Amino acid sequence: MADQDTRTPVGIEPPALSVLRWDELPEGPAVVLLDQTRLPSEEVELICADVPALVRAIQTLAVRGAPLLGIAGGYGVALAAARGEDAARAADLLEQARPTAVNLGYGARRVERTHRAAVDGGAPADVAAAAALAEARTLHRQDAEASGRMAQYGLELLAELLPGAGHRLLTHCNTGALVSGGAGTAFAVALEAHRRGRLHHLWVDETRPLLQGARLTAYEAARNGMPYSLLTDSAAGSLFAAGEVDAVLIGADRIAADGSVANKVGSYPLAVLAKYHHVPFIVVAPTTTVDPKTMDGTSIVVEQRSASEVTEVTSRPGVAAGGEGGRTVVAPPGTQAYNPAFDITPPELVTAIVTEEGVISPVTGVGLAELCARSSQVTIS
Ligand SMILES: CSC[C@H]1O[C@H](OP(=O)(O)O)[C@H](O)[C@@H]1O
Repeated sequence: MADQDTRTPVGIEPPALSVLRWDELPEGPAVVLLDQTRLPSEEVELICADVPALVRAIQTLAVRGAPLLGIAGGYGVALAAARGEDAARAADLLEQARPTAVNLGYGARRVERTHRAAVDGGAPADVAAAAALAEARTLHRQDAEASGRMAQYGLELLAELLPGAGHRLLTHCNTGALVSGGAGTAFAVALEAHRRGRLHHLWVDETRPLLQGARLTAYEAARNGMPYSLLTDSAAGSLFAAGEVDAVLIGADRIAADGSVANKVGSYPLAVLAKYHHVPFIVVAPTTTVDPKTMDGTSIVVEQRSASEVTEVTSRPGVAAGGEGGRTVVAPPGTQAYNPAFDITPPELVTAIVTEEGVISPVTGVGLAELCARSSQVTIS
């Protein structure tokens, strides 16, 4: 893929990506993933035939992105149930695989509750397992529907906030079909703008250290024939200073009750730049990413990842040190590294939060609670 031009001609819809699916294989049921550690050079499927394999896939970011982690968590519990294993234990293992994206635990717990209700109601094991799988499929479908609605709400918001018809949008990390049951979250808004002839340019932050932007967002933008440029994270400031950014669109991994937003590390600096340069900073996330039990940003657990992800560069970021894929050490042996996977943006730096239930702006806890009250999937306590 490295030397192929993967851009799809304008107006041509690319084939849908099979990012995650349930499959009944001859050797038994499995969760089948598009292995995101191998993109963009290889489109390889990873078969997870049991929960430990799925946990490893989550920890190495073969499957990643908050909404998709929720879907994977749901199918993971259904997989345990189909294998006659302890569904509650499976939900624990899946939720503990990565701590920051609330969706992972949400999806796993939601399917586990369905399974437990069936069992408590006297259903035989196969019927309870079927109920769990049906709930995972419902979660998957609801996320796809949420993605479409967020794209519409987000595009309407851009029309309200930005003059003119050609938007120059900056995005961070990857928030497209690779994190969703549908076209994604923030990226889905940019894609809809493109499809409506309203995307002048998409600025894609490479997103060190795992390069979700360079490897995954550029891959999705090319597949969709979008006008885009890749930039190093440290170049974003000069782009704002040059007046080349009309709005920032990012996803989220957990939104606290006060509107604080946990997202890929590097999001907070973009929020500060956006504030300074009077550019809208827009968060796009389904209501399943809102966590009413987390009161504010100080209560969000930020995943700390290994030093090797910073001290080495590799063709397969996220895979544990010593794994496959060429690895080049770029720091002296024994170098320690600070490697938080996420950072926290306070609500006062967020222009708006776009969800499938609508938009809140300015961002307040009350507005968030009212938005989530419309959702069948989140209960604000
Ligand atoms: C809209 S969810 C995408 C979200 O997930 C990414 O994190 P990771 O790649 O570590 O799973 C990043 O925070 C994105 O904004």
